[in-house]
Amino acid sequence: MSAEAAKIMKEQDVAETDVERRDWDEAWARVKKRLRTELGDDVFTSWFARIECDGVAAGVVSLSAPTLFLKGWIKSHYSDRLVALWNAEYGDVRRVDVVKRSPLKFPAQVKVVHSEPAPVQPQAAQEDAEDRFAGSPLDSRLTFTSFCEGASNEVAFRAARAVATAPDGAPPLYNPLYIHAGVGIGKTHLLQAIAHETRKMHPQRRVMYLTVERFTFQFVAALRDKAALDFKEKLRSIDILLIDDMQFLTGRSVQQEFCHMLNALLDSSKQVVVAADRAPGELDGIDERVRSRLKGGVVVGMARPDTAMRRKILDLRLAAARERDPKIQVPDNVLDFIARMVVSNGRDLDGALNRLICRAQFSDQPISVDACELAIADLIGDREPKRIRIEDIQKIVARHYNVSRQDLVSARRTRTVVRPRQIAMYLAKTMTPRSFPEIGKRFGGRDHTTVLHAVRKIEGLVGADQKLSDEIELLRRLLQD
Ligand SMILES: Nc1ncnc2c1ncn2[C@@H]1O[C@H](COP(=O)(O)OP(=O)(O)OP(=O)(O)O)[C@@H](O)[C@H]1O
Repeated sequence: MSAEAAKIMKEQDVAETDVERRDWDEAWARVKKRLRTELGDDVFTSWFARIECDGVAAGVVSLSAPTLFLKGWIKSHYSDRLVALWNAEYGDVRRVDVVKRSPLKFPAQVKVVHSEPAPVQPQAAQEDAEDRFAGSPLDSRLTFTSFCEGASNEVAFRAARAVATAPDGAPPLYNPLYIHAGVGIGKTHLLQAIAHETRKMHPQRRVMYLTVERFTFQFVAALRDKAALDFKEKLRSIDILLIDDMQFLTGRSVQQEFCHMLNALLDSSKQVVVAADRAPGELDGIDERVRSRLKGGVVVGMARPDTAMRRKILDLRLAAARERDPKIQVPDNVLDFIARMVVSNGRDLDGALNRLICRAQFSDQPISVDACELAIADLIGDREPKRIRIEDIQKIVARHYNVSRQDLVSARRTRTVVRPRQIAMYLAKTMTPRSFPEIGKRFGGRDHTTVLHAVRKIEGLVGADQKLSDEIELLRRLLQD
């Protein structure tokens, strides 16, 4: 190859590289814009403002973060979303890698534009400028208004409210307030609701929401940067400290520091609220002094929400979604179905509803119970088929149609009773091994031909009436629950 040809090819390579770089740069700008819209300004700024894109090669996007904490957080919380957004904005992306940026590493654009590296602030100085001892980010949706109160959480809910609305100058009533519950039951929601409410009611109070993970990171970073005193001072100046995920507190020196901080705050009548997935006595590997200080406050547990409360949570979430997009529709029987079947926790409920909302946005057809079951199959979990009794059928059908069980077995022939009775007979025939005469006997001693007629009637209607078919499907599932 002539020197001239080699020169032209090299220039082309450089030009192509520049074009590629511009492409992924622009894609990254679009991905960030979408993230900002999805997450809101606060959350976006906390996590993504300092993330940079270093390039895309062979389907792998390389991002860099200024700290190990940010790197870990982005990887564990946003990997899947980033891959999806990059695919939408750029295409053919298999993976998004996040590495910790070296303090001397320059953003890609700087490398291209300057032949001499421009001076960069040391990492510690950059972080100082952004208050590196700030708390964990708050989600503006997690307020008391969006939290459902019920028998399983009312003590925790009321105590949390009392903390947020306590009058100025009054000594804390519950200190520390320790809230414990299983995964996804609403601990983080309550802690963040306290933070939002306090900021609204008492803007002068310094309130900080801090996960134990972030506490640990900040403590270790402060030691490394010889800023441990600043760190302690910052935490001790807080009026209300909300600590989440207490069960993750590990390491002797971190626990010691935590214990000093806890003592200092409690001794000066500052409010501390702690959340964990277990009671203080069950926190393994936690310094006995920390444990006993936590036990000495007010300990409240929250249990799983019951079906009615799960339904209430779904209603709240749907109402919020419909405020953003009034076209979204999820039929009542589908919401009933989710409330009955997704029993694990609030997070799975949210997940189930989000999937349906996403479908509802792209389809004009209201979703059926069947389609819903398919969409959320992984959230339902496996169940053994249950042995169904005719009494159970009568109970569930009566409740669903708002008649009494007595009505179903009575001689009454009003329309409001006849159709539910026929449905109950149909379910008895298709869901139990009972014969027509046996079913007739359980329905007030009716003749077997009456049962036969009812079963045929419903069979005929189900094919033509989608609403009835959905109702029957729902009843079946309620019975199998
Ligand atoms: N009672 C409730 N009312 C409204 N939403 C709820 C309720 N309980 C849980 N949620 C919702 O369920 C989801 C999970 O709740 P949250 O993150 O607070 O759980 P958690 O107990 O902190 O779980 P983890 O132990 O995994 O951190 C959130 O979206 C939350 O809003």
